[in-house]
Parts: sequence; structure tokens; C-alpha cells
Amino acid sequence: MEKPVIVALDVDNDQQLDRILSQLGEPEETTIKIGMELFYHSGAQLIKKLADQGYDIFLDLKMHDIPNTVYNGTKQVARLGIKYTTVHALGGSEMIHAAKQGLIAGTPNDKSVPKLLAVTELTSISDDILKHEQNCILPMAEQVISLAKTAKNSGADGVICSPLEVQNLRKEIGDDFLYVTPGIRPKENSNDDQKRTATPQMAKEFGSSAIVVGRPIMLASNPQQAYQAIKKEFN
Ligand SMILES: O=C(O)c1cc(=O)[nH]c(=O)n1[C@@H]1O[C@H](COP(=O)(O)O)[C@@H](O)[C@H]1O
Repeated sequence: MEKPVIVALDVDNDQQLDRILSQLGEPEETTIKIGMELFYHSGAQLIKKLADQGYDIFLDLKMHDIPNTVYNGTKQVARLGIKYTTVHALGGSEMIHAAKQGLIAGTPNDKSVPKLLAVTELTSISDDILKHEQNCILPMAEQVISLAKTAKNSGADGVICSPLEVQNLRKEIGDDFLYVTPGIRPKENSNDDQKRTATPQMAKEFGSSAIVVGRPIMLASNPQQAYQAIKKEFN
């Protein structure tokens, strides 16, 4: 089976949204990511509408708050018929556990519980930022492993990390866990604000379970072509 190329729909208006969706293909075969930009613009109604059309939806709200607040937050998003959602692993084991419990409590009986993905270190964080701004004493590779272990032990279904970390994570944590990787840049694209990047081909070789791609598709002169090329390179 093809591994998902999750398209980050980072737009803030319906025209752009419709234009891009019309280029991605059948909803039943397409996974889309709705992040803060579109969710704060269009809200829960849009998520329900797209889920009803058959899209697999990754609702990326990166919750990071006290456990009680996150529990109540994920309980609400579980009602929307989404497939994945996110929290920051840095919120800690109690918070990740609460997020999972909220998802279980909020999922209607006829639906599957959304998969909980914990963001390790954002792909926009460099070694230098980790050391000098986050004052982290571990190197990036070890910090990501440590956060991923906490996530797994707290009930998360997978992590968000850079493709560069997946091989190590699979060795340390195993294959029964999702490794979803943004920071994807085909050779011809610039890195923008991303720091720990890889091509779709590298992500495939390193063992990413799925890749998340935004601007290389959204800003392409031909998004349909860019999406198809990335799918082919990753699978
Ligand atoms: O949780 C995410 O999806 C995420 C985590 C991370 O560490 N880095 C990261 O880029 N993302 C998201 O992945 C997408 C990447 O977008 P592009 O850099 O445009 O491909 C954005 O929607 C980010 O919010």
C-alpha cells in the first residue's frame, strides 16, 4: 500500500483551499493536514465537511498546556471525524496521557479513535537553537529519542520528527509506532524556515511512515504535478 504524502493545507481562504483540493485527486485516497492557519479561519465546520467528503484529516493543533486543558481539548477534536492530531511531547508524560484519554472519551461509538502524534523537536529547530535557546544538554538525536520514548510510554501512537531521525528511532523504539516527518524538500526547493530537512527519496530510505509537505506543493506553479512527483519519489 502507498505510504501517505500528507498535504499541509496552509491557506486562509476558501478559494485557495478549493483550488488546491481540486488538484489532489480523490478524497478517499488523499490525506490533508489542517493546521492553525486554516482551523482558526474556518473552524470545526470545515473539518466536518471535509471528513464527510471522505478525506483523511490530520488536524494539527499542537496542543501544549496543562493536562486537564489538553484532555478537554482533544475530547472536542475527537468528535470531528479526524484521523490524526498533535500535541507537543515537551508537555510531558501526564499531558500526553491526558491527550490520549481525551481522544478516547470524545470519539463517537461508530468512529475510530484518532491517532495521537507527539511533536518531538520542531523541524525548524537547529542544533544551535536547541543548545543555546532551549538550553538542552542533549544533542538533537538523543533529545528526539528521549521525547519519543516519553510519547510512546504515555500512549501516543507516533511522533513527528525529521526524516533524519527516523532510522535511530526505529532502532530504539521499534516499528510499532508512527514516524511522521515534515521538513520535506525536493532537491529543487529552498529550505524556507526548515532546518532538519530531507528529500522525499531520503525520507523513504530512512523509513518515514508518512511525510508532510506544504509549500513545495502549495506554492508550486503546478501543484498537481508537484504532488504526484513527491508521491512517486516517496513510494
Ligand atoms: O506538526 C507538524 O506537522 C510539523 C512539525 C514540525 O516539526 N515541523 C513542521 O513543519 N510541521 C508542519 O509541517 C508543515 C510543513 O510545511 P512546509 O515547510 O511548507 O512543507 C507545516 O504545516 C508545519 O506546521
